[in-house]
Amino acid sequence: MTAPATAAPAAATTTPALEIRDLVVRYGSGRRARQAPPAIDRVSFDIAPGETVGLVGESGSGKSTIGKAVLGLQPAAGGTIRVNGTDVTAMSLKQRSRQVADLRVVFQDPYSSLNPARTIGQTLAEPLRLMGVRGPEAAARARSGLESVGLPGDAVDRYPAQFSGGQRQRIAIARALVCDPRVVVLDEPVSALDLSTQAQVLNLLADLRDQHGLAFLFIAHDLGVVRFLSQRTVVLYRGQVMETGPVEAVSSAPRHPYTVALTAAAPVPRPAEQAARRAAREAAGFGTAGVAQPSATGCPFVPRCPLATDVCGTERPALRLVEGTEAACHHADRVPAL
Ligand SMILES: Nc1ncnc2c1ncn2[C@@H]1O[C@H](COP(=O)(O)OP(=O)(O)OP(=O)(O)O)[C@@H](O)[C@H]1O
Repeated sequence: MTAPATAAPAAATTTPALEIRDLVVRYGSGRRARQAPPAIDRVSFDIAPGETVGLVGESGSGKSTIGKAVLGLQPAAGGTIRVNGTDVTAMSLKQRSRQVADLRVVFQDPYSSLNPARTIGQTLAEPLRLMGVRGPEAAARARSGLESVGLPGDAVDRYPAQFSGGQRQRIAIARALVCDPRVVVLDEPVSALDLSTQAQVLNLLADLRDQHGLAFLFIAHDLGVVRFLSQRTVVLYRGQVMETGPVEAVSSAPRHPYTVALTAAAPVPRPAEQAARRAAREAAGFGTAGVAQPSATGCPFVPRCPLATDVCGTERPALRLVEGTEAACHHADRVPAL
């Protein structure tokens, strides 16, 4: 897969399309839930207009939880979320969808995300209705939304069952874009599609982003897919950011042992490269699935972390490599040499 032309991210002074600061998310309630490590633990990053940030990490690292918190599906226990400068942290899902038409989502499964009993026109009209757009204007916007994703406008009269998986995902993208949002959360939007359809949908997303200056929070398992669409990557592990940076740098020359392991765990078709990656993964102290193995000394989650010995050994990794900083450690107060 070759990388598409990417939109130039806006200058650093522009208000971020999405700004996440020190986000904390917990599941459950009561004392036990409060004492457990949060699912998301002080995560911060921005997405500029026209930029795609890929959120990667192994299963359970917290990618979807960040998406849910941004959308208002899961409340934040701490920190702030701003969309186009508006603080949405305390807004309910309903408030968010009414007041922040700027924010939309495309889910993984185009088979379950579209209501089979509704025509495509009704499906596209729903978010417009919440914004107060009805009648002929809503109908015209639904048709042009379908055309913008390469489907005929008269598809408005048909039902989801009459479309293939790739076409359904195009409809889901049209539904997200019909309100003219600034930020779109893409939660594994191509992982349910076959390879050639994946490429078509990724190309479509890249074109739409570049035409409309959209900001994408792109949640994905597949690092190749992330590389294709994203300008920057945020690497998550156990709810914390391990490393951030330009996608090429993080993919080709990862600095954090966890990113090395995650990259090395991705399957490649060339046996020699696969073997080299396996060696790198093992040298970094990780197991076959890219998951850290507990080690007898130092941090159990980042076994080769140079900061870990003697000072860490706790439940969370010690070394965090975040853009703009050298080495930040959440145990910094306990590491005099930092
Ligand atoms: N509804 C829930 N109730 C309790 N815990 C949850 C719930 N949803 C997720 N979690 C926990 O929160 C953590 C992060 O889960 P999340 O689904 O965000 O990870 P993920 O990186 O998106 O994983 P995957 O790639 O498998 O979808 C995990 O420990 C998970 O068990």
